Parts: sequence; C-alpha cells; structure tokens
Amino acid sequence: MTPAARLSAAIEILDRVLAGAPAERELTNWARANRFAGSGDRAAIRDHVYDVLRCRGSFAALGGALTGRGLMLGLLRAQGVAPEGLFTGERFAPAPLSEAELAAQSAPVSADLDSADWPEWMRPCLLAELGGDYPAVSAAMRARAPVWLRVNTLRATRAEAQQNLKAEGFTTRAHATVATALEATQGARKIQSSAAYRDGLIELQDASSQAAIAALTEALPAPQGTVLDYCAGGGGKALALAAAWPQARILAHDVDAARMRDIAPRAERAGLRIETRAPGRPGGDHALVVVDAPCSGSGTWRRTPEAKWRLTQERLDALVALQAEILRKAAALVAPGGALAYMTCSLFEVENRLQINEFGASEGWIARFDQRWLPGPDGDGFYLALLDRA
Ligand SMILES: C[S@@+](CC[C@H](N)C(=O)[O-])C[C@H]1O[C@@H](n2cnc3c(N)ncnc32)[C@H](O)[C@@H]1O
Repeated sequence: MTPAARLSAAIEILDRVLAGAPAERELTNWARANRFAGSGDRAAIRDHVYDVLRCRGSFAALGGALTGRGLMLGLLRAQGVAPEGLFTGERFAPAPLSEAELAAQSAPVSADLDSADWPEWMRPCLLAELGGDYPAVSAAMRARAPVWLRVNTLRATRAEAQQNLKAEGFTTRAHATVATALEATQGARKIQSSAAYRDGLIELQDASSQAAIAALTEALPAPQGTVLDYCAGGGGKALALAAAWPQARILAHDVDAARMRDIAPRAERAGLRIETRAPGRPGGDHALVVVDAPCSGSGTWRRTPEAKWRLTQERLDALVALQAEILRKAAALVAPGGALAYMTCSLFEVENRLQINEFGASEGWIARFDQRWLPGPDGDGFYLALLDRA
C-alpha cells in the first residue's frame, strides 16, 4: 500500500472509532476485509490510529476538525509534513483538501497542545495533583509507550537474557533502577516469537509494575503463609511475585474466571507454580493479599488512548466505589499479622492515596508506605500502598 492509501485506511477506521466503535475491533475488521494488506501496512495503519488517538485534542485543533480526516491532517501538521502530496484523490489516496481544510492548515492554534490531549473535565484535577510534573507527564502521554520486559531471574540473569535476545536480533536496554527490567529497543513487536520468550526467560510487563513488585518484595522478604492475588486477571503480578518469592505459595483469584485462563500457560513457560481459585472462593487467612484493583488505567493511557477519551466523572466515581468494596472484601481475607497490598495503574489520587486514606480510616488499616510512579520513559503510571491493621 502507498503511504496515502494507509492514510485513507486510518481515516476510515478513525471515523468509526469517533462514532463509538472500539479501535482494536475496527483494526481487526479492516484487516479481515482488506487481506491484500501486508503486516507492514497493518502496523503502519495501527500506528497512525493510535498516534492520533493519543493526541486527539491537539490534532483536531491542528487539523481543524474532530473527524478522521481532521485528525490525520493534524498529525501531518504536527510532523511538519505537507498534506497536499498525500491528499491527492488519486487511486486510494484521500480526497484533496477543501478550502476550509486548507485554511485550517495555517490557522493559529493554542500554544498548550499538551494540555489539549487531556479531556477537559480532568485537567484541573491533574494540574492540582501532578503539580510541577504536569507538563512532563502531559508530554509523555502523547508519545508511544516503551515496551518493557521482565526477566525471569529463576531462568536467567538480566545479562544472560539480554545476550540471548541479542543473538536472536533483538536489542534491549537495561532499566536504570529496576533490576528485572529490559526495554525492547529493536524488534519489540516480534518479541513474543523469540525463543527467550517461549522458553520463559522473559515476560512482557511494564517497568513500573516491576518496580512496585520489587518494592513490595523488599518490604516483605519472606511471607509466612499464602499470598493471594485477589484481582489476578491474566496473572502479571502473580507471576512476578512467584518469581520473586520462589518459596511462597501464590494463589490467583478474579471475579471473572475467563480472565485467568492465561495464568497456567504463562506459569508453565516460566517454570512457576500458581494455584488459581474459583471466583468467590479465595480462601482466607492469607499472609498477604494483593489487590491490583480495576481502575481508570490512566497511568497506561499511552497504550490505550481510547480509554482516556471515554472515561467520565461518573465512571471514575463508580470505579472508586468498586475499589473500596474490593478493598473491604480483600482485607477480610488477611490472616492476623498479615498485610494488604493495594495497587492501581491510575494517576488519580482518588483511586490511590485518597482511596487508601478513606479505607484506612473506616476499616482500621494503616499504610506502612505508599509510592507513586509517573508515566515517562522509565515506565507507566502506577501506585502501590502496603497496609497493616492499625
Ligand atoms: C487491573 S486488572 C488486574 C491485572 C492483573 N493483576 C495483572 O497484573 O495482569 C483488575 C482485575 O480485577 C478484576 N476484578 C474486577 N472486579 C473484581 C472483584 N469484585 N473481585 C475480584 N476481582 C475483580 C477484573 O476482572 C480484572 O481482571
């Protein structure tokens, strides 16, 4: 496909996403309906769609309209690419620019384009909560997220994993402070086809999640009893905990059993043992209960930019109420003398420290420590609190 034909495809997909369709589904449907497109074309179209969704507000301003065409024109303007050579109307290229589109191309736009890429209702809250970090976080959220790998230190050292990956043509960079983390700097899209991945030397996991697991396992070097991952989902945290605590018995639970179906194959690949528990049957008296709570995901919106534009204040309030309910249920499963760990990949204090303060005050728990990681080159946004009974 020509670059212009890829733009046309992205415009078509973006128009459907703007009308409410999920981007992933539209990308899959487009690929099914256009089987002539190769993997390079699909990757390029995908990048256009996600690059644009991350910067929906600023690109609409630059392109003059919140439409597929307007957004793609905004992307080109942001990149300093003249659209006339691509919007030619020839064969599969988008139609030439209208008078109004041409005028929009040279119209002045607000200097604070970074801010335009947060939905308006949440800007005051983020400004207040991020303070001096607001400009850097806003800028970071407009760019693609790096791909981070977690080295399974039971199978290989980080240097060995790096060597093995290099021999297969994948280049990586070691994280400056997280001992298990490697950034895939070349070949990231194909990492799951590597022998290192198949043999369980590495897993995909964001560096901030790894940092949180490191902080948790440092604070609790050897849990005396079972560890329950109460919201285990696909098992990312449970696997990291099992690798960090090879002697511990790790149990995985989730309200939705289907979400846990990848845990067994992932554990097998890594040479780990994780017991899954049926929904509503998490057992009790655990030395540690981990709540990796359902949340806005705002710390990871570089990866899921649609979610940023779909979140509403009402939905956020509902999530906060759900987190409080989950915390109460999970706390009841902690053995006397045991601990409760709460995590989110959210940037909002209402899901993080405020949630913990409220829970602690009403249920009699006290935070031993909490920590926030902000999104940037070294990982996504993340939050961890470790709590003991007051
Ligand atoms: C942030 S995700 C977990 C991600 C997972 N821990 C990982 O590292 O891959 C939150 C999970 O909470 C689960 N969940 C939602 N409501 C729940 C509830 N009431 N009880 C237990 N799990 C719940 C969801 O099904 C989802 O899998």
